[in-house]
Amino acid sequence: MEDKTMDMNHFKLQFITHFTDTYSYLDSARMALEGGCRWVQLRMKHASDEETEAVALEVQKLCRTYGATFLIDDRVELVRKLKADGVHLGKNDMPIAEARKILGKDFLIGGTANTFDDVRAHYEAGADYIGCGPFRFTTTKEKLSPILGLEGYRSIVQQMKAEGIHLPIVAIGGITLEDIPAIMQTGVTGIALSGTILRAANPVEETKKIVSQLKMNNE
Ligand SMILES: Cc1ncc(COP(=O)(O)OP(=O)(O)O)c(N)n1
Ligand SMILES: Cc1ncsc1CCOP(=O)(O)O
Ligand SMILES: [Mg+2]
Repeated sequence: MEDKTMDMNHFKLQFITHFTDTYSYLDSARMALEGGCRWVQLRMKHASDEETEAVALEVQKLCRTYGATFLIDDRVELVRKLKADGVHLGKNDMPIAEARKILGKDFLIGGTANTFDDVRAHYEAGADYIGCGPFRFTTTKEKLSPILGLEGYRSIVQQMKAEGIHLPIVAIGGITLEDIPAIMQTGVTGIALSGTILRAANPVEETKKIVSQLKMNNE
């Protein structure tokens, strides 16, 4: 994450796409970008590689226009082929160390964690950031790990400090605008979300509110 840590806000909000009947993946990403988000993950869970590639090319183009970082969920080969900015990997995906061998050091690799042991393992494997959750129940992902709540983040952040592990931690799972101050106070670096933006009456305005809330928590 070397290049963009200069802008503290760039990696404070990751928007993750999700299938809806209302918006296409591309329109969802566009709304988040228009609202000021600069970190987008294309997550197309039940799509084929071919379908994902076609959408990814469009979302990547849009992200470049906005100077945003573009990640793809799960699909290491596609990330390599398209030269996306990075990939997000969970327990059932390619191991982070293997992905690092394929992608090299110039791609971002995020790893999912539910416990401090997960965080440490990803740190040792060379992850660039952690998606840590779920904060609370969400329907956006099936087969959720145990809910962390605020106490879960406090405990993980505290254990990271104790062991000198410095890695950005992004909270995820059922996060709303109102949750942001308390979540940021636990010491995490940022948040990732989907439903709060996609279910809002006005997703662009909702994103703007989230971005300003995160900026306030910076000051
Ligand atoms: C930022 C972020 N955090 C966690 C996840 C979940 O990844 P994973 O556990 O691999 O589950 P799927 O998203 O693949 O269903 C994520 N995608 N992004
Ligand atoms: C991908 C993922 N991993 C854990 S929760 C989640 C979904 C987050 O989406 P939402 O913000 O809609 O709960
Ligand atoms: Mg995954």
